[in-house]
Amino acid sequence: MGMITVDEALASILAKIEPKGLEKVSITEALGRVLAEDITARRDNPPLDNSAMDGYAVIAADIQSASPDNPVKLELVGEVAAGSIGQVTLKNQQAIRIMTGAPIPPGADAVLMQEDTDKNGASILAKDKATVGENIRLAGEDVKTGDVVVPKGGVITPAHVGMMAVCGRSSVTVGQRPTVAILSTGDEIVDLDQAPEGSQIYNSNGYMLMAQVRSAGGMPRYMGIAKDDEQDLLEKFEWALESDIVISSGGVSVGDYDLVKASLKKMGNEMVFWKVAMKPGKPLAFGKIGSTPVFGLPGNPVSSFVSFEQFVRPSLKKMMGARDLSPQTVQATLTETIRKKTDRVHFMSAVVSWDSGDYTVTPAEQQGSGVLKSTVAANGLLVFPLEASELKQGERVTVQLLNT
Ligand SMILES: Nc1nc2c(c(=O)[nH]1)N[C@H]1C(S)=C(S)[C@@H](COP(=O)(O)OP(=O)(O)OC[C@H]3O[C@@H](n4cnc5c(N)ncnc54)[C@H](O)[C@@H]3O)O[C@H]1N2
Ligand code: MOO
Repeated sequence: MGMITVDEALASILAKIEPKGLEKVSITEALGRVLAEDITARRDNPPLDNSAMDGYAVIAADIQSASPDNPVKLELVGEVAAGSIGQVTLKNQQAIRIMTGAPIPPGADAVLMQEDTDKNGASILAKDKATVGENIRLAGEDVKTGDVVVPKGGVITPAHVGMMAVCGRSSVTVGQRPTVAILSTGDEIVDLDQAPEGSQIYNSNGYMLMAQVRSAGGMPRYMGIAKDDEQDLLEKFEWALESDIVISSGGVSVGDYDLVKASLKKMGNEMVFWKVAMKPGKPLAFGKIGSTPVFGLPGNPVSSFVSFEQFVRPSLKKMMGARDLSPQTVQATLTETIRKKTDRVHFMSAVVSWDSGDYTVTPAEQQGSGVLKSTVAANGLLVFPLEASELKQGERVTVQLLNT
C-alpha cells in the first residue's frame, strides 16, 4: 500500500470524530475549555462616562490660558468618588474633586490630573490647560450592550474569564472534556515502579501522552502496559474502550511482535493501517471500535509525540467543540540550510527565537525518532514540506508552536 498524506489522514480522521455534549461550568473552572455559547454584554462597560485619573472635573474652556506660571483659580464645589454619583452640576470657574473611575459630574467636560493643580482651601489652581474629553473614559468604550464579547468555539483564556466577569457571568456553557484511555504496548516496556533490566525501558510514551492529553484539555486514563500477547492486548483494549477515545502506542509497524494491528483488526473491521507520508510517525492505525475512535500511534517516542500533535490533538479539539482545529504556527527565517528526500513531510524538533523583530528557527542537530532530548529542547516543529528537498538558510518556513 502506498503512503497517504498528513492532510488526507487528518481529513479521514476528523470526518469520524463527533463533538461531545455540553456542560455548564463556573468561570473559575472555565480556563482552557472550549466556549459553547457567545458571551453577550447585557450592559455597557463602563456603564457611565468616568474619570481616568485622580484630579478635578473641570470645564476645559475655563482653563485654556492655564500654565504653571499663569494658573487659573477655580472654586471647589464638591467631590465624587468611584462608585458614587455626583450630585452637583458644574458651572463655569468651578471644579469638582474626582477619583479614578468616578462618574463625570454633569457640566464637566474634562479631568485635570491632580499633579497639574495646587489645592488652596476652597479653591484650586489649575496649572495646565485641558482639551474637551481629556482623561474621560466614555460609557461603553470597553463593551456596548449587545456586543458579542467572547465568541463561541474558542479556547477560554484568562482575559476571556475577565470579560465574562465584566458581563456578570458566573457560569458559562462549554464542551465536555473527553476521557482518553492510554495504553502502551510491548514486552520491553516496564512501569516506573519496576527496575528495568537489560534492554527493558520505562513506559515514557504512556506518561508523555497523558501529559499531551491533559494539555489538550482531555482527561487521561492510564491503562498501563499490554504485553505482546493477543489475549492481553484484547483485554486491555476492551477495558480502554470505556473511555471516549483510545490511544495506544507501539506495535503498528511490520515487526513479528507487532500484534497491536492484529488485535485491533479483530476488534473493529473499520480499523485502517496507514503509512503516512511524514517523518517521524509513518505507521498509524485509526478507526472506530463501536462508537469509540481508536488511535494506534507508533512506538518510537518522538513519533508518538508528533503523531499525537498532528492527529489526536485536533481530534480532541473537535470533540470539545473547538472552531479552529489547526496548530498555532509562525513563519520564521531558517538559520541553516537543510536537506531531505521528497517522500515525506518532516516535522523537525526546532527552536524558534524572536530576534531583532523577526522569528528565526533552528532545527535540532539530532532528529531521530528515538531522540526525545531534541523535542525536550524544542519549542516548535519545523514543517519541511513533503515535496521539498532543500530549504535554504534565510528562507521563510512554517513552524508549529509547541506548548502554547
Ligand atoms: N520493516 C520496517 N520496520 C519498521 C518500519 C517499516 O516501515 N518497516 N517503520 C519504522 C518506523 S518509521 C517506526 S515509527 C517504528 C514504529 O514501530 P511500532 O509502532 O511497531 O513500535 P514498536 O516496534 O513497538 O516500538 C518502536 C520503538 O519504540 C519504543 N517504545 C515502544 N513503546 C514505548 C513506550 N511506551 N515508551 C517508550 N518507548 C517505547 C520501542 O522500545 C522501540 O524502540 O517502526 C519502524 N520499523
Ligand atoms: O515514523 Mo518512524 O517515526 O519515522 O521512526
